[in-house]
Amino acid sequence: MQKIITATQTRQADQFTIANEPISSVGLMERATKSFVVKFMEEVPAKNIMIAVYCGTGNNGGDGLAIARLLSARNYTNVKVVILQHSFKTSPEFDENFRSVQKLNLPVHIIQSDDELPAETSEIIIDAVLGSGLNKPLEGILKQWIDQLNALHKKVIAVDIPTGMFADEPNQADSTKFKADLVITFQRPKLNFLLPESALVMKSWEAVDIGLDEHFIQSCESELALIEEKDIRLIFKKRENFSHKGTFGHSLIIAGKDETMGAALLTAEACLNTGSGLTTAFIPPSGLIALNTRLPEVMAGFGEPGWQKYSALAIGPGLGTDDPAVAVLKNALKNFRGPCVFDADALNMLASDKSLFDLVPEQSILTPHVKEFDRLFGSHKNWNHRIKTMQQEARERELIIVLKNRYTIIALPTGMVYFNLTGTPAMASGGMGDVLTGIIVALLAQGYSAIQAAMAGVYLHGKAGNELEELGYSVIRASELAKQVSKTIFNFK
Ligand SMILES: NC(=O)C1=CN([C@@H]2O[C@H](COP(=O)(O)OP(=O)(O)OC[C@H]3O[C@@H](n4cnc5c(N)ncnc54)[C@H](O)[C@@H]3O)[C@@H](O)[C@H]2O)[C@@H](O)CC1
Ligand SMILES: Nc1ncnc2c1ncn2[C@@H]1O[C@H](COP(=O)(O)OP(=O)(O)O)[C@@H](O)[C@H]1O
Ligand SMILES: [K+]
Repeated sequence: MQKIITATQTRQADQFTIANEPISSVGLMERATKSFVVKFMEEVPAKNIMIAVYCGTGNNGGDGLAIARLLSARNYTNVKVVILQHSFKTSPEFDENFRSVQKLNLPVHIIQSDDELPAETSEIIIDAVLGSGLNKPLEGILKQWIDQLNALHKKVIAVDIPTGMFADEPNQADSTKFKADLVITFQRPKLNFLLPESALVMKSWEAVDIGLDEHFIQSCESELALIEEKDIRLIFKKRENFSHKGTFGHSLIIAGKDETMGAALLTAEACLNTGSGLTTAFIPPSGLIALNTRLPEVMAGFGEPGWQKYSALAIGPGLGTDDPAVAVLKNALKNFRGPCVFDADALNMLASDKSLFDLVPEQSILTPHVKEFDRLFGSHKNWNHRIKTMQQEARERELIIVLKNRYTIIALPTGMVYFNLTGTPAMASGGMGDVLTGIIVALLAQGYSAIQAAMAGVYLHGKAGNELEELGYSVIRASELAKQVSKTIFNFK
């Protein structure tokens, strides 16, 4: 688990590192920019390409100057520096790097507030204008310059954070930000990189280690963290020699109606492949042939389930929200006493009847996508706001809320909020959420706690997608992912 820290905490980590290591502030800048350059060289190996490094006059600008010098030392032959001198205040680290750059044979253009931007012929722009020191949205000449640069549609690689983007506070959708193809960021992704609104500003990001004090970072007060593979490895237990189907629990899936039987099949298939000992799917009779043909290992159930037989319940995929579906949900809420995952239409029914929502047992897992989330908890003005809501609801109701997206967010009853980084846009296809539900219920049935099942389930789901993508899938069918998950678990151990 890696804590996500704010821009202010990053500055404190910076200060702590300088105070506790034999390194100066400019030395830390050198270390950071060296890490930047290593990643940059992987992205842009051609050394004769024309590169313009746009620098401000604070430490982000200081980074830019150091990067220009380091690239030149690594034989990039067409590097120039453009300093946007929107303010006359310079940081000492900027000044020191400016002196170093002046000793080299690098073209340096200094643009004053009343100057026009010169024509730009470089293919690559490095954005080192403003970093995490941003204190208000861009305005005036700086905004004009960045608007002009955006209009050039060059390939832009940003240092630490795109100019004009706040790291942790909500960003105004219409404020000017320097659009980046890639952000090479220091130590940790910023919170806002993980939220969908960032797509308006940046296409991708990579975090590089700059050697800030990790003990200090992990001791920072933050309720936000990234899930790491090693956290999930700790959760998984090996299947023991004398284990049998009874060892791995019995999953109950209540899903599907005539038109959406596929949802039940996908949930059940993922559940099987995640290692549930037994799986029973309560489906409408019209789905029986499909179930028996496609998934002979799964048992079908009709009528009233013998609730005590089951170790875990998943309810909702493709279930519909008509009166019989509501009756089924009420019945499950009344009778089932084990761990539960509520997904899809079960969430929609909980949203339309808050008295039902109040019956959801503590430690249950809810897996909404954003629309289902807003139906449950009301509309939200931005994703920062949604995080606050899920944190509060998870705490008050003692639930595990899994808000699905590119970086799925998991809020725990403890108030902690985790971001999962596995997964790929190749997974953006129908039925993918049903598969996640199947994975999670299988983990619950095997005796993993609700927190473990949600975290490991979300991680595995995304990891299976990454593995398939590496095998050459540009788009992944949900059924393909449901098959892959067994291999993902194998690869994982
Ligand atoms: N751990 C760290 O914190 C490290 C930070 N470094 C770099 O330092 C950067 C932060 O540097 P600074 O704190 O000097 O800040 P910036 O370089 O982001 O900004 C410089 C100054 O611009 C002014 N400013 C802010 N918003 C403005 C706006 N909208 N319009 C006009 N002026 C504005 C502020 O007075 C600010 O101090 C990071 O993004 C990173 O690139 C690295 O050099 C090394 C390690
Ligand atoms: N761009 C993406 N990157 C990573 N994962 C994605 C992306 N788009 C969708 N997914 C994943 O696919 C699943 C979609 O769930 P959901 O919207 O409920 O689908 P469905 O209702 O079709 O089953 C979620 O787990 C989500 O995280
Ligand atoms: K920047």
